[in-house]
Amino acid sequence: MATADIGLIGLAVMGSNLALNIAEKGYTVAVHNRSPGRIDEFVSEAKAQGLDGNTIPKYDLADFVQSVKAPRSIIIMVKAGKPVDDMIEQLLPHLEPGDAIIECGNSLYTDTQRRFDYLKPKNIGYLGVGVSGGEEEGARHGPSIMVGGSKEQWHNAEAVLTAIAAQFNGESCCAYLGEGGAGHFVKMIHNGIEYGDMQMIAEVYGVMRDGLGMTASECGDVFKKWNEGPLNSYLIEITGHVLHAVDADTKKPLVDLILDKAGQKGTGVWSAIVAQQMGVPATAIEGAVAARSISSRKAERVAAEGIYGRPNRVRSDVTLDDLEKALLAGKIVSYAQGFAVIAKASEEFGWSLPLATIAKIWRAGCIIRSRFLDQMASAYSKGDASNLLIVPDFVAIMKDAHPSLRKVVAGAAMGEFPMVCLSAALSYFDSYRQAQGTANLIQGQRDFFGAHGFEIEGRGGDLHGTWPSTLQNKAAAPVVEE
Ligand SMILES: NC(=O)C1=CN([C@@H]2O[C@H](COP(=O)(O)OP(=O)(O)OC[C@H]3O[C@@H](n4cnc5c(N)ncnc54)[C@H](OP(=O)(O)O)[C@@H]3O)[C@@H](O)[C@H]2O)C=CC1
Ligand SMILES: O=C(CO)[C@H](O)[C@H](O)COP(=O)(O)O
Repeated sequence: MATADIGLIGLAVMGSNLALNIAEKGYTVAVHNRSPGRIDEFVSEAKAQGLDGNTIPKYDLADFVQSVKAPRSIIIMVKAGKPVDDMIEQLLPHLEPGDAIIECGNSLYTDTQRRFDYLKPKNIGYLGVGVSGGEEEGARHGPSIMVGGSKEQWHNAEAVLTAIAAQFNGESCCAYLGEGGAGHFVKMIHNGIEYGDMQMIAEVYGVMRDGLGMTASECGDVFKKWNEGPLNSYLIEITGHVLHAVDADTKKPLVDLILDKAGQKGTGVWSAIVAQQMGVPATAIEGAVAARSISSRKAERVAAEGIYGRPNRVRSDVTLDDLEKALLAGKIVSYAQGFAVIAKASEEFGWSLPLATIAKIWRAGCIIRSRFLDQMASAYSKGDASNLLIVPDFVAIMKDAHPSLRKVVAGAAMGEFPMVCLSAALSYFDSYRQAQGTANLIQGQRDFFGAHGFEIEGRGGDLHGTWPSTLQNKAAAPVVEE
């Protein structure tokens, strides 16, 4: 007999915690996993947490589907990529028109759009849902949930998804954002912004450690203090904890033992590619992705240091106040870029993405949750904001903070500290806020070699220059060996 309010397949960390969260909110959840061992583990955990009464473990997929009330809402939380397609194919013979698959992994939004288009003619709803917040605090106790896809079937699952999401001032951090791949697009950019936040924090930590000569624990104290100010956020808070952690074997700061090679699973790269494809500069995300890639090339870096010598890290004259303000300014630029990418995608794909709602559902539950997002939500709620950098509240913060960002980036350049992300943010700001740039010269060059045309104010566009036809440098002069 069908008694479950919702079904969930995929009982690894995220799926099992989401299922427990659903059960705790009073809904009955049927669960299934490819390997039966994980179902056994889930059963024990649900029992230990006193939630077994609201869970229905099913070892057979057909039984699992039959145990969910129609029209069915079936969450799949498996590894992104081919496993999702495989799972859809396995589920299809058991589903009925009107049922919905709710895919909650970190899927590429174009895959989600493709799956949505594939299932629509079969009258099977498809929701591509971004879930952020990590396994324990997020999935188990309230993630931020970014929903996209079939609106009709969203209403069938709305009560459950709204109930399990994080709350901010009594508002659920779950919202329907748009058709097709909209939810996964927004989650992808969330992760891109997450990359930028993390990289900028790491760059500032580099100055503290190597420029100010601070120990890990001293750095941790600073992040703890910053978490009480305008930078208050989950990532600043956990940075403090990471820096204070001590290795049990050696009693040394754990962070000093961790290899400086960052992993990445793809969402940052996808964000940077999409931004470039849409012609929206997202230099902070691009910088953060590039910095992770450089970090992973440890052997090459070791060899290069052998050639150039150790960086001459002169003691920095930046203050901790400068570093705090630099982080704040970099963060504003990074969020301005991320939201500009979302705004452009909304226009390009006809999604009508609600920017204020997105800022609101990121205020709690997700990895980039912060006090700052509440300010952003208010700014976007007041109306159209084409770029956060020209929203009055943020203009005031930037005016106060950009001199510190400048000082930190300049000091980093002279002190031989890499600052891929913060310097990218500063350059973007300096490019964006200048009325007169230097692309006039690029247009002249383009017209010279390719007759691509240029514009002169008052004279219109597609104009051409009269350029010399004979050049000395027709070909690079050959190198003559003596
Ligand atoms: N971990 C995190 O903090 C976050 C993860 N996510 C995303 O959530 C999703 C789940 O993440 P996570 O819980 O870490 O689990 P994993 O990404 O490690 O995936 C493991 C799960 O996928 C199942 N699976 C793998 N291949 C197949 C297949 N071909 N057919 C059926 N099932 C398959 C596994 O089943 P089996 O037990 O049989 O191997 C297991 O249940 C991913 O897309 C991830 O990117 C999103 C936000 C945060
Ligand atoms: O989605 C997430 C958080 O929002 C996941 O934790 C994701 O794995 C983070 O990305 P990466 O592994 O590339 O750092």
